[in-house]
Amino acid sequence: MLNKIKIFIVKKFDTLYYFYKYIGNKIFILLVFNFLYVLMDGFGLTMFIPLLQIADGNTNTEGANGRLIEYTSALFQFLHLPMNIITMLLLIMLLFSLKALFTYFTMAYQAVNLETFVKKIRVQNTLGLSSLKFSEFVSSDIGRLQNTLTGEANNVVNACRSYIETIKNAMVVFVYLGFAFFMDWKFSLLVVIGGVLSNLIYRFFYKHIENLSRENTKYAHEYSSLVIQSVNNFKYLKATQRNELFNCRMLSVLDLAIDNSIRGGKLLGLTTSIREPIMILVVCAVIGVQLLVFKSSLSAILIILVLFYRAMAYIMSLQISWNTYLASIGSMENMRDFEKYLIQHKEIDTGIINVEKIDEIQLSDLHLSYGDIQVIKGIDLKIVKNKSIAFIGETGSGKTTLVNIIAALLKVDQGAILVNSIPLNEISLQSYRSRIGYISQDTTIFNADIFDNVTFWAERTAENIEQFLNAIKLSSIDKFINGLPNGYNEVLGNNGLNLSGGQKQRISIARELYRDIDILIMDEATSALDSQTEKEIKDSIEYLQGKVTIISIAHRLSTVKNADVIYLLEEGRIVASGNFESLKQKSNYFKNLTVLQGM
Ligand SMILES: Nc1ncnc2c1ncn2[C@@H]1O[C@H](COP(=O)(O)OP(=O)(O)OP(=O)(O)O)[C@@H](O)[C@H]1O
Repeated sequence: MLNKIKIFIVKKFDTLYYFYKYIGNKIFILLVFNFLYVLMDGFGLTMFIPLLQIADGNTNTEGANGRLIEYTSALFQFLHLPMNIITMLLLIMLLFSLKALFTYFTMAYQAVNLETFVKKIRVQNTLGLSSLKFSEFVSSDIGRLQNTLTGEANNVVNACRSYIETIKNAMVVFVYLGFAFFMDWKFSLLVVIGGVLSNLIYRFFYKHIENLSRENTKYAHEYSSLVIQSVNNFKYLKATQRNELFNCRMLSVLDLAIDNSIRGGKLLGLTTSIREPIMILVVCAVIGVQLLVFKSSLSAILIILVLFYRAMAYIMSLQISWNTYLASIGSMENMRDFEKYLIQHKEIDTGIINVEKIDEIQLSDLHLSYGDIQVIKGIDLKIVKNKSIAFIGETGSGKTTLVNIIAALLKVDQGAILVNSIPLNEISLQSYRSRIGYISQDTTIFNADIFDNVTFWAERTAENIEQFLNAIKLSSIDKFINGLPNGYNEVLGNNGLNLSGGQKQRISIARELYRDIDILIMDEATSALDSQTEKEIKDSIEYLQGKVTIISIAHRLSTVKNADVIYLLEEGRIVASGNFESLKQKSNYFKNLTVLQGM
């Protein structure tokens, strides 16, 4: 039984618990402020009854109003104050001034806490995303990631605001019920009946609003994904005039999203507009019951009706705030799922040993599958400090996968990886990766100037500038940069669209050379280069040879001609290895490749 109650509470209040996890006890302080504000409101308004009675000279202590006079005079006696019109007016003013004070505190405290809440969500998601496993990231929905990290966080905070508002409204109703109970139990019963009836009507809308909200979030993800794709593939879409077709796709999702929002808006309009007629209906019914069934006089029930009207108004506000909360429920569910997803697929850094330098990496019998497809099938090799190795092989032979394993982005299913004779899983991934430079197939350019792109926003001290100049010289991009109107202060907007493929790659190389690294991984680093630039890069790599360990994947053979060992991969296996000349002897495939590339 106890367990059942516990499950019930957790289930019913799991949303409150979710907000509590972020806001902590402050959420209860907020609710207490709200309660005080509500209390002052109810108290202040109720005080009008004895005031009117005193003004009227009617101090009859019979019935509900009489009881209230009794309690109020007891209060005045306790305060050692005379009970007259002036003191009553002062008390009412004091109560409403306190209400104003609590209103301010509630709103200010809420603003501070909700902003902190949104910040916490954003920080947690950003950190969660950077700790997401690479293998999970590559198959994730980019639109969902982007939308959840940006717009959805605000929706969740709005949901929290509506949730608190709902609790506040529930408190008001509760307080009014309390006052009503003291004054007239019939009155409190009528309030309850009014509330239940209006709830029955509103329940009908709740399900629709919830579903619309879920769909809204889904469309927002889809739209976000299409926007990202249109930005990333801008050049292709423009050059091929496919942007019209793609825009149609975006528009169709946008239309669905807008349709959905309009339906939501109409429903909200409907629930808001029927609020008053329902209230008036219930109030009229209550007047009818009081006058015709209980035979009360209108003057006797007038003030009760004022209280009743107010209580009903808050019951309606409760429905509206709950509706508004439900309108964000899709975002709430999405955020909670996303948080679980980030935790479930968090990369666990089990290693505790920090590597200061990577001297040697030994791979033994590595195997890796993507689902049922085996991509790496028993790889053995040794990477020795300051040597250069290169992987070549047909497309899909597993070169990038193997390099990603070496960069500790992917975990193998079987086999051992030893770094300086220590198992990789005992080494802190952070320390390992900070020793690695990676130049991927799709070069990485940030929306910043060249200096920041290369140095990763380092301070512009004389020492850093010198290191920067050295890096751009080594990657043969110095002449290009010096020729720009703003030199290295030139901003590279839009993922470097204003740069050539070769220039982007050389900036990427400079970025890695600027860092203090032991291993430089180059995934097809020379694929986008013209012959002149290719030669320059080849010279840079040759310059780097013997200074850092180079692991490259190349389709052009010129850059790997001087590699210490070239590994030829075929369907996830190393089928031949050796230096350029010896591999020519060992492999016909390689020999043909050299002929094709005129080497
Ligand atoms: N995340 C993934 N999920 C499923 N299969 C994948 C994934 N990444 C790669 N593959 C598959 O694994 C195989 C090896 O891919 P990989 O990218 O390592 O090849 P590659 O030799 O680098 O090819 P290329 O020269 O074309 O870049 C391919 O058949 C590819 O389709």
